Amino acid sequence: MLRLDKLVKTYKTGDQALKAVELDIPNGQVLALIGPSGAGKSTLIRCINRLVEPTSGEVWLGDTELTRLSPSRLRRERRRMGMIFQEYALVERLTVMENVLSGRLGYVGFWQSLTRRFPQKDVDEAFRLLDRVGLLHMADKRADELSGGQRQRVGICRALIQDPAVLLVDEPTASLDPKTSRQIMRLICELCAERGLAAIINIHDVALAQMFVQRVIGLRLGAVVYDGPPDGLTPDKLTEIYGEEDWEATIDKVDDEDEEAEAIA
Ligand SMILES: Nc1ncnc2c1ncn2[C@@H]1O[C@H](COP(=O)(O)OP(=O)(O)OP(=O)(O)O)[C@@H](O)[C@H]1O
Repeated sequence: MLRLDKLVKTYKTGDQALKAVELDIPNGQVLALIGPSGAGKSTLIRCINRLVEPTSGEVWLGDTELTRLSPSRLRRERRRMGMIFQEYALVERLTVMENVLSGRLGYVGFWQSLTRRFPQKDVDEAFRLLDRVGLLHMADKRADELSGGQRQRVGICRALIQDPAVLLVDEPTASLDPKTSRQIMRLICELCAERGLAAIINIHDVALAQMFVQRVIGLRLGAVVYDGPPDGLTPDKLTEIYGEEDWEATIDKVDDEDEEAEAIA
């Protein structure tokens, strides 16, 4: 349902960030996008909702070719793509509730958006989402009073209240400690499963990706060099994606986590 066809991005500087990337992501599939710094992960995510304009190629969301849309149609279609950011991108002086409701700004009229008056059904849904992520009791707190993990939960609610068809997630755990990172990844994956939502998660932590997703895409120098299940990421494959490194430690870490999880279960 999300399809990238020969997607190319060459920046004005001449940097070829994406080289004819082909990708099909069915409804409900959560995939991790991994690769070394500069591989093109952020560019790929941003070319999907055209925060970065692709140089050539096509992006399809269902039956709509996003790469052809006029600015006004694009604004409407962007509502179907929820985005979650590394630095949360909350408005610090607004409350948790106001930040969540800002995910509906694309749906309400101009005057409503200026006065931030939202329909009751939006407010009800915001409460439901905050309850789901364990933040109901914080609805009236200001965003700048929250921890990193709590902020990211608000960011997740803001993306979900858009009622998106796909989630674009850019390094959601890069600013969080390891335990909170696992909680946030688990939450994103559970919510996607509950809602049949597709997601692309740009993530640096390979072990974390392996713990939670069904499919991993490895990017190197703007090209897909791995597309498969997390357990297919052998040391050789990781070397192909990232270059030389001792990968046994990373893979062992995943095995340990699995055993730990089994022991708890
Ligand atoms: N605005 C820009 N102008 C010019 N070149 C850019 C721009 N943004 C990214 N690039 C280049 O495009 C390539 C891919 O960058 P991108 O940020 O997409 O990689 P990434 O995999 O997300 O890296 P990181 O993991 O470090 O965030 C790099 O060579 C980068 O220097």
